[in-house]
Parts: sequence; C-alpha cells; structure tokens
Amino acid sequence: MARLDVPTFEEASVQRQLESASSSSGKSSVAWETIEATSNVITTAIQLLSQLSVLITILRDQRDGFLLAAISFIQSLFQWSSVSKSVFQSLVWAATTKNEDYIRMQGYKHVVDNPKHRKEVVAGNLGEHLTRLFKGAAARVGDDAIDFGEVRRYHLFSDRLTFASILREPLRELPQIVFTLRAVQYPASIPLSLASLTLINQTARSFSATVFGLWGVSLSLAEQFANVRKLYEISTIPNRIVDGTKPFPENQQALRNGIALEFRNVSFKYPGTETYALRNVSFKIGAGHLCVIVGVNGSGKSTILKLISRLYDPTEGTILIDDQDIQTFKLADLRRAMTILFQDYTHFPLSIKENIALGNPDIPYDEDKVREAARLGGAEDFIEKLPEGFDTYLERPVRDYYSPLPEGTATLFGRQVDYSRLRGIGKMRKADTSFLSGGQMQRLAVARTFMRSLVSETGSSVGLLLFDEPSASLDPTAEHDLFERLRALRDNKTMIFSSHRFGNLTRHADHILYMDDSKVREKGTHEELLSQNGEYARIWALQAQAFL
Ligand SMILES: Nc1ncnc2c1ncn2[C@@H]1O[C@H](COP(=O)(O)OP(=O)(O)OP(=O)(O)O)[C@@H](O)[C@H]1O
Repeated sequence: MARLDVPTFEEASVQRQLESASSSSGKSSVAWETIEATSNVITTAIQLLSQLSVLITILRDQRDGFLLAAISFIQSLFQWSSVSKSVFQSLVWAATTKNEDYIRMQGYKHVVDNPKHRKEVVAGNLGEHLTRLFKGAAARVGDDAIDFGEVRRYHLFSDRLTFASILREPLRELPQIVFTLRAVQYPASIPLSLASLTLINQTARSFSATVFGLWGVSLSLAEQFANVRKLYEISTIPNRIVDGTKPFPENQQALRNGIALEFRNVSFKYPGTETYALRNVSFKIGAGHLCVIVGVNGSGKSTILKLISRLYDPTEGTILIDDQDIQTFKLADLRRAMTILFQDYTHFPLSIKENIALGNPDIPYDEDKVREAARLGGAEDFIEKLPEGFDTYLERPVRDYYSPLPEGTATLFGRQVDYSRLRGIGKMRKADTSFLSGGQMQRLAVARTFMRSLVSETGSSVGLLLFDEPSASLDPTAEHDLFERLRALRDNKTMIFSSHRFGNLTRHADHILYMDDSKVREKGTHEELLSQNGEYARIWALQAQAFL
C-alpha cells in the first residue's frame, strides 16, 4: 500500500483490490485465512470420501438403504437452500437510508460517543440538549430506530422462518424413524452390533455436545448480564469535576459588563502526567478587558483556557470569577456565561445549520440567527455556494452497507463507495473526507461561537469569550475582518485570546501575558512590554523585521 500514489490509491478498483487482499475479520492475515480454507477443503474431502465408503459398505446390503440415503440428502438440501435464499447471503446487496430523523439521530449519537467532540460537548453545555434531540428524533423514527446490525439480524431471522425451516426439524429425524420402524418390522435384518454401536455413538456425541454447549451458553450469559449491569452503572459514574451550588451570575447586569477573572498561584498537571503544564501562574483580568496570551509552543496557553472553562480543575491554587472561587458556581451556569473556541475544534457529523445552531443550545432553532452567525463568522458566502447550502452534511453519520461490489463500482446511491472498512481493518485513521478548506472549517467554527456570544436574544447571556488561535488558518483579509467584527461586537464582554501572532490584537490588548515553560514570564500592555525589552519585545521586533 505504501508505494501507491494518491490518484492510484483513491481509485475505486484499486481500493476494491486492497479490500479483498486484506482479512475479512481483521483478526488474522489473508495468508492464514487461505491456509485455513485450504485445509478445510482437504479435511472435508477426506471426510466425504471416508463417509461415502462407509455408507456404501453399510447400505449395500441394507434393505431400504438407498431410501434412507435419499431422505438424508433431501433434508440437507432443504437446509442449505433456505439459508442461501436469505437476502444478505446473496451475491450482491446494498443498504442505505434516506430518513432524515434517522440520520440526525445517528449524528447526535456520534457527537456524544466520539471522544474528539468531548471538550466541545462539555464546554458547550451540550450533553442534555443532545440527549433531548436524540430522543425526539428516535421517537419520530419509531421501531426502526435501531442500528443496521440489528435490522440485519431481524431480516435474517424473519427470512429463515419459512415453511421449509419449520419442516426442517422433523425431516432431520426422518431417516432415524424409518430406520427404527424397519428394525421393528424386520429385527433380523439389522446386525445388532451395528445398530447399538451407532446408537451409543450418536447419543454420547450429542450428549457431550449439549453439555459443552450449555457450559458455553451459560458463560456467555453471565458475561452478558455483567455487561447489562455495567450499562446501568454508567449512569452513576461520578464526575471528577465537582459541580458547585451557587447560581451564576448573581445578577444579569454583571454579565453585561463582562466577567472579571483571576488566577492565584495556579499549577496544573494533566491527569496521568508528571510534568506541570502550568506552574504557579498568577494574573488578573478586569471585567470587560481584552487579554492576549502569547508564548512558545507548549507553554500552557491553551491550558489556561481549559481551566477557565473548568474542563479541568487546577492541581494547586485557585481561579476566581468575579472575586469568588470558580468551583463554588454551578457548572451549567458558568458554561452558559462563557464561550470557548478550541484550537483543535471539531465539526459534528450533522448539517451545517445544526453545527452552527449547537453553538447555543439554550435558544430554540432559528434559521435567521444561524444565518447571522454564519455571516459574522465569515462563512455565509461559501455555505451558500454549496449545492445543498446550509443543509449540507459535513460528514454523513450513517454509512451505507454493502457486500463486495461488482468490478468497477465507484459510486452507490449517488455517493462515492466508502472504503473506510478497509482503513478500519488496517487500523488506519479514517480518511479526511471533508470538502471544505482549513480556513472555511475555521470560519464555521467561529460562526458556531458567535451563535451564543453575539446572536442571543438578550445579548447578555455571555460575559466571557475565549478564543484559542481563532485565526490560525485564516488568510490575512479574513483574519483582519474577524478581529474587526469581534472588536465591534464584543461590547463590554471580557475576551481572552491565545495567539502566536503579534500585531493588531496585542496592540489593542489591555493585558498581554507572555508565557514560556509553563510560567507567565512577562505581563503588561504592549507598550509596557516593549519598554521592558524582554522576550516579548524581542519577538515583536523579529516579526516586525519581516515587514521592513
Ligand atoms: N491532554 C493533555 N494531556 C497531557 N498533556 C497535555 C495535554 N494537553 C497539553 N498537554 C501538555 O501541556 C503543556 C501545555 O500545553 P498547551 O496546549 O497549553 O500549550 P500551548 O501554549 O497552547 O501550545 P501551542 O502554542 O502549541 O498551542 C504541553 O507540554 C503539552 O504537551
């Protein structure tokens, strides 16, 4: 695979070839599976030959011998044909869904169960909201609100429950019945030793098989019950971040003037690590101020923002919001009062309009507000150019299912054939199927942030805006426009940026924190830091030099 170039690798027929060359179960190699299959064929052939020779020897002298053989053969034929008739056993099959509610339902589920969305689900107060949306969609879908695997099992079962399948059991016993009746009728014709041998042999074999079967079944049943217990226990797993009790804000007017923030000797280690991501950090940001955090990679800028939104709690020290310990406030209230745009933001596998609307779970869906947020984020123009506009799915949450497809199949149900199963088997990352550019994705993420911070009805539900590198992928004009819009719209709200770029933003900032090695090394306004002539001044000069 490694030597294939991009167009070759993306070619549907090549993907098909790669898929058939990789193991179907993912548990063993193709070579091993082939050896297994070959040895199965040889074993079966040997079995067949020996059974045939035994049959001929026994049945040759047996009255009704060939009748018995014919009955046995016909009943096996019955069994075989009823299995192969099932739709999923046929050569080519494909399954898709067009049910909008089903697709959304699966989308909500993926947002919740995919760890990459967790930060946004928590910081955006989306947990309960998504559960509500999921339940609503599932109720509309009704009995079919189950995964494809279950639908498939249901069909397999109902397909097999036919007249033939009902007849199968009595048919299986038929040869024995005929044999026994004949034995009663003509006792002398049966060599006693052969009859008792077969009887003992068969009984012993089926008895031991049943005992082993029962052992296996009861083990898996115990395991299954344990899983059901675990499922219920999930609802009682305690959260590490303990909820506070005080409502926030104490009065709505306070939010309108922005939130004041203070870090007092805060140190922090990420869970499971031994190194400090922040060490003894202290600073104060007044209500309504603009703060920019700058510094080298890995110095702790993003960590500060994550602690403010209580994704984590400090290992040591205290964070104060409006002069009170942040941990005393109700989490849902706190998160409603701030928005955060993460550096590694993600988009949900839902339509563009739902992605933006999820920026504010507290207001009912409103098309006009979604559009306004998109405009403010600089995303409206490119969204409108998409064939399905705001209804475009960034990623389809429901995959199509199909058997190996005929040679040359590149599209199915109007979509490219998805070869992600192959990638899954190879433990490869899912291909990035996004059709948007990095900058367009970022504009969309900004639009989602605007949804809560600037479009809400009261206009005052948010008092603190946190942005982690919001312009990293934007072109210079887009970056300039974004900062202009943010400055104009921010009103009196407190705003904190993390950024690598020194320029417009830092020059307008009320506070700049320069970070290095998990510590705040320099703090002050742009002018103050320049006159200190420290690291900030050195990097500023370095960036400015490029334009001289
Ligand atoms: N989830 C995590 N688990 C463990 N360590 C982490 C985690 N996130 C960050 N770190 C570590 O914490 C330190 C600070 O990271 P942080 O993301 O705050 O840096 P940053 O200043 O925002 O960097 P950048 O400029 O590259 O975005 C780094 O050493 C990083 O390796």
